[in-house]
Order: sequence, then C-alpha cells, then structure tokens
Amino acid sequence: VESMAVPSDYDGVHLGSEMTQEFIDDMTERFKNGKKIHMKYVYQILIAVTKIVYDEPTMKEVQVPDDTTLTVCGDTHGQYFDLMELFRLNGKPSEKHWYLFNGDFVDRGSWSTEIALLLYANKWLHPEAFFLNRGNHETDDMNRAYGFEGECKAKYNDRVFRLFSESFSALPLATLIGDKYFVLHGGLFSDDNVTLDDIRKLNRHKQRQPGQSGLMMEMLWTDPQTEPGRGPSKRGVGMQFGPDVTARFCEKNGLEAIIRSHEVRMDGYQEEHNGKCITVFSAPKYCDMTENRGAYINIGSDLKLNFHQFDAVPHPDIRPMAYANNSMMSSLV
Ligand SMILES: O=C(O)c1nn[nH]c1-c1ccccc1
Ligand SMILES: [Mn+2]
Ligand SMILES: [Mn+2]
Ligand SMILES: [Mn+2]
Repeated sequence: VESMAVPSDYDGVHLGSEMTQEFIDDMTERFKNGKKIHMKYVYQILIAVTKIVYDEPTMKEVQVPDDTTLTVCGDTHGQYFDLMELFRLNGKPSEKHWYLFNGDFVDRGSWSTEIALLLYANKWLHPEAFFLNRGNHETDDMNRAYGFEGECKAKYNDRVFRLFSESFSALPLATLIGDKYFVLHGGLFSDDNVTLDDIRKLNRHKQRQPGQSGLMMEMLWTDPQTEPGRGPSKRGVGMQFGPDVTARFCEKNGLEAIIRSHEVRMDGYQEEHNGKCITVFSAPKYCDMTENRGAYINIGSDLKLNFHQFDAVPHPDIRPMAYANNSMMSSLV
C-alpha cells in the first residue's frame, strides 16, 4: 500500500499515516457528491481499523463521562443520506459526542461502502469515542446476497471486499454501557446460563463467520417475541426469546436492559419486554419501501435513555441493491 502513489491531480484531501478530521470532512462531502476516495486511502483505513478492532475485547465496556453524550444507532444498511440526516440533527462524532453503531452498517442500501468507510474513518480518528458492534450483515454470506460484495467490486475492487470481510470478522460482538446496558445487534440466547463473563471470554477470532449455531450466531441473529419462553426463528437462523428470558438475563447480569437492533420498527425504536429489551433501528423508509421512521438513543453520564426519531431524506436516484450480485438473484428465481 505504501508504494501506491496518489496522482498529483487527485482533488481530495491527502491522508498521511494518521486519520484527521479534515480528511473525514472532505471524504464526507466527496461521498455526498458521488465521488470516491483513492484506493490507497481505502486500504490504509481498512488495515488501520482492522488492527484497532481486532485488539478490542469481544464485549467493549464503556463508561460515559460527565461532559459526554453517547449516541446508540441501529441498522443503517447503506442509507448514507439518511445517516447524514442523523448527524445533521444530532451532531457529528467528536471527542465529546461518542457514537456506537450496533451492526448492519451495510447491505440493502446502495451507499454501503460510503457508510462503512465513514464509520471506519471515525473509528480510526477516535478509537475510544466511537464504537462498532458486528451485525449479521457484517458476514460473507449476507454481503454476497444483499449487495455489499457487489458494491465493493463495482466501486473499488475484490481486494477491498476481502479486506472489509476480514475487518468484519474482527469486530466486537457487544458493548456494555455503564455496566447497565448490554448492546448487541441480534439478541439473547437459547441457554439461560449465559453470563457477561461468557461473552468476555468468547474468542471471536476462532470463527470468522457466525455459522448456524453458538453464542456468536445468536448474538447476531436472535429476535424478541411477546410470548414467554423461547420459540423458533422466523428467519430460519437462531431463535426467539420471550420477556421472561430477558428478565432472567438482566437479573443474572445486573443489567437495566438490553439494547438491540436487527429488526425494523415503525417508530424507529420500541421498548419491549417491560422495557428490558429495546430495539433501535436507524434506516428510515427502509429499502425506500417500508414507511418506518428511524431512531437513535442519546445517553449521558446519568445513563438515562433519550429516544429521538428522524425521517428519510431525498437521495440520488440509485435503487437499493443496485450493485447486488445478480447471478445470485437469477439463481433464486
Ligand atoms: O436485510 C435485512 O433486512 C436484515 N437485517 N438483518 N437481518 C436481515 C435479513 C436476514 C435474513 C434474510 C433477509 C434479511
Ligand atoms: Mn438489518
Ligand atoms: Mn440484522
Ligand atoms: Mn431512501
């Protein structure tokens, strides 16, 4: 990567050995205008962030300082212009405004590389003020079928996709906020005895893809249900967990609630299981079809949850899944 040369007529901000706010601001505007960043910089960002997240614990533990706000966002699914709207309304990531993105950054929406690179650039600039949980769409199988692999190859190249894939395997699987909120993309487990220590001890690097069973798969795939107990998944992968399962998990682990994403909610968020299971989803007008709002949660040092909703904004006329692997679609018909 070092040997690659950026041409002298490259019209963007240059990236040196460290990320800068100036580079992020310029990249943000370039992406809004349908431009890309130089391949050399894509590689640099991917290599730097993979190293950072690889060394993070499987469950990152975060305390919110007095003068800081931590915003928890759910699925963004490549809806770059809606993410710009979220930052316009709520403020951009900074030293004092921390963000946690709770998986499913990519796939479906056709600005997935833009969202992934923007999140990664912020992670590189502020590694202790910007947090990322893996979602079930940060996996090879989903990226092949739902557009991210195709978009990487169309906008950059195959090596960029392979580096993104490696970075996704390195991502933490959960974040604990103030010892009270357990944040993960999917949800809880088929086993009542899982503790936070089991998550801390889980070696996520042994298994790059979540597979069809186990703690990692369940953290990325499960869904809440209203009925007590456990039930079959509507997705064919994982399972569903009832309010009693959530209550027991929170009681056993000294938690106020779990915060998860993974499912659309018409209001952008929903408090379920007597307020102990909160779903937050940040892709309004999902896939340009569902009439859902988006939402995000602001958390201060008092650890109160402040829910905010927002609406989709106009975007360039590129449909969802514009770069999807059509051969996959043809094999499905
Ligand atoms: O693409 C989605 O909406 C999604 N978000 N999380 N999981 C999925 C999903 C899973 C299986 C099949 C289709 C979509
Ligand atoms: Mn999703
Ligand atoms: Mn998901
Ligand atoms: Mn849209």
